[in-house]
Amino acid sequence: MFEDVRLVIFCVALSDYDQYAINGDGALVNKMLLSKKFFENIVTHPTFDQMNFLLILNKFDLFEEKIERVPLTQCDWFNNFCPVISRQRSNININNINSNPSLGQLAFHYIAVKFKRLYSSLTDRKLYVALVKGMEPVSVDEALKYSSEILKWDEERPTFGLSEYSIYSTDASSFSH
Ligand SMILES: Nc1nc2c(ncn2[C@@H]2O[C@H](COP(=O)(O)OP(=O)(O)OP(=O)(O)O)[C@@H](O)[C@H]2O)c(=O)[nH]1
Repeated sequence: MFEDVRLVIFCVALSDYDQYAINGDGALVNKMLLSKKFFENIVTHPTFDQMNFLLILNKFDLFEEKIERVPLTQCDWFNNFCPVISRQRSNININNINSNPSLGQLAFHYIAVKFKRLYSSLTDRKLYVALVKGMEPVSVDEALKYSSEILKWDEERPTFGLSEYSIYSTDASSFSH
């Protein structure tokens, strides 16, 4: 815990949805559910009150490969994931999320919205989300660039008269890819 922190970067491995770990009570728990619980604790902690949060959804490369074999519904939190898939699917480029998304991209979007809704229900604020492949430096750099942008927007915010501008709204549409 430091003074002068204006942004918390919270990192979750997407590929954890079918993994298990032992919790504090010695029980076997899904790792994504453990991350969710930890996320809830951190975002509601008084230290981070009114702070910006950037959620990094990491290990997208492993996730995209895994989701072709293991259904996302393995994790109870994602039990209503029911994507509509185009026949001409593409796994080539993580930037084409709106044109012809792969199953992994659709699932990433679904998970991001799950976290965004959870966050806004707990804080009444907007969660920023970035998609990352930790083994690709460019992907990590882009997420860090996004975090700088968030801080810049925050500095400029008072200039614009706040809520009239959709960029600052609490909807589920702010992603960095
Ligand atoms: N393929 C892949 N590997 C990654 C990625 N990010 C981190 N790793 C690797 O994952 C391993 C575990 O690293 P971390 O996730 O940082 O460590 P951890 O939280 O202790 O480990 P996990 O419980 O496995 O997540 C290391 O070998 C990293 O190099 C990623 O986006 N893709």
